[in-house]
Amino acid sequence: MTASDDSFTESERHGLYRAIYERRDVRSQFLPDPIPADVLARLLQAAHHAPSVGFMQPWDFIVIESREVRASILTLFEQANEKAAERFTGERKNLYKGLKLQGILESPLNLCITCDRSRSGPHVLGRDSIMETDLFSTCLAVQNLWLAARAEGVGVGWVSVLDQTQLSAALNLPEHVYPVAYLCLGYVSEFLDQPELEAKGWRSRLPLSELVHGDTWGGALINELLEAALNGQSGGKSV
Ligand SMILES: Cc1cc2c(cc1C)N(C[C@H](O)[C@H](O)[C@H](O)COP(=O)(O)O)c1[nH]c(=O)[nH]c(=O)c1N2
Repeated sequence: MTASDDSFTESERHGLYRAIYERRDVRSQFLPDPIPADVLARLLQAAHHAPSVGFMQPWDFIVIESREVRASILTLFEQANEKAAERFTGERKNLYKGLKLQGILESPLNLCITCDRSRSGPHVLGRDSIMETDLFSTCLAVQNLWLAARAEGVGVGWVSVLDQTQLSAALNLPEHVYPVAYLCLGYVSEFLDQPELEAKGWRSRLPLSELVHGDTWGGALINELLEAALNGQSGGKSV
């Protein structure tokens, strides 16, 4: 391996992987303490430095502090969640109903990250073939913020059990702006060491070795060293 002057140090590398592996979706552990403005500004800067198709930067950030607005979003969640529960039956339905899937009022701050699909005009470099790349770009902004938040000790929870049209109306979004991520943010009592859905028995992490294909879909891996390395990692947490 060649090292350039701007290589990460061992501890910087460790810090980055730590943020990746210890990031959690938070719903139940929020503390009411406000997030200081400088911390929030750093999180928004991290999001704003995400890659984007054609450097489109299609995101906007709606900082929602008003309890009234948050309460109206919680009502939308409750309506959508009731419908969602109906899609399951028996034990699974009971398990679903026992899950906590939002922290809209417990968290001190909500943030909606949107995608302005018309930003920089109709022809965006790199987007003509795959129109959804502006939405993908916005998801990368979400992930940047999520990882930076973990490093700041701030928990983030993504709430998508929401009717998109009603959410857009509640936030007064223009027609061409899509609400990609509705997030709850706040300091936490703890970061769980596994996804809450896994801890509650909803679903487990899949073995990575089953998800890596060789050459084409379903193809066996020819690179035996890679296969051995993948099989040797428990839980994927080797840094
Ligand atoms: C696009 C999208 C949408 C949602 C989520 C995530 C993403 C990426 N997640 C969080 C999700 O359940 C969580 O990421 C996984 O369970 C894995 O857990 P960790 O994020 O690793 O803690 C999520 N969680 C929740 O409680 N309510 C929700 O509506 C959603 N919606």
